[in-house]
Amino acid sequence: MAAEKEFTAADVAKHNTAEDCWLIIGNENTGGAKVYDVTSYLDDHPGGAEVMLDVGGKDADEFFEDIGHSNDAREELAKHVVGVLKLTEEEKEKRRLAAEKKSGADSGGMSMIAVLVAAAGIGYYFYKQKVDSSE
Ligand code: HEM
Repeated sequence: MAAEKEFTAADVAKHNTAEDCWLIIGNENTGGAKVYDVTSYLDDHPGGAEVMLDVGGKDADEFFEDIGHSNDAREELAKHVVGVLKLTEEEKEKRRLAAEKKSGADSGGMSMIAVLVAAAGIGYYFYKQKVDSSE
């Protein structure tokens, strides 16, 4: 198999028009950041050309994931790959830190749910005691 073509963020940044629109999508958890030429898909995108042009030439991974695109969307995405993103050491470190921060925020969300569940349980316990003692 031929080696995948590598592009730096600066290479991708040049492709940011409706006639030539590339995006970076992907991260460590989804098999790495890849480079996509979405020019031919702009007019077919159910979310519209505008949102893609806004992130043309840039890293659109977070936007793509936030929308919760379907498997169909992911299959379509795969058709447009032109290569992989070549990260500088500095960019690698930045991504690693961002990923760490994100997983930290997620577990923060989970412990918030645990606190709410516990509070509801304690509330119910006292409510029940009050009801029982007044019977
Ligand atoms: C090649 C890249 C992309 C492909 C193949 C793609 C494909 C699709 C598809 C098939 C849908 C319909 C819903 C679904 O099946 O999930 C959709 C919806 C949408 N996409 Fe994308 N998308 C891409 C990139 C993006 C990017 C980069 C953004 C945002 C910056 C975006 C924003 C949206 C939005 C907002 C919708 C919702 C439209 C609505 O429900 O009204 N998409 N996309």
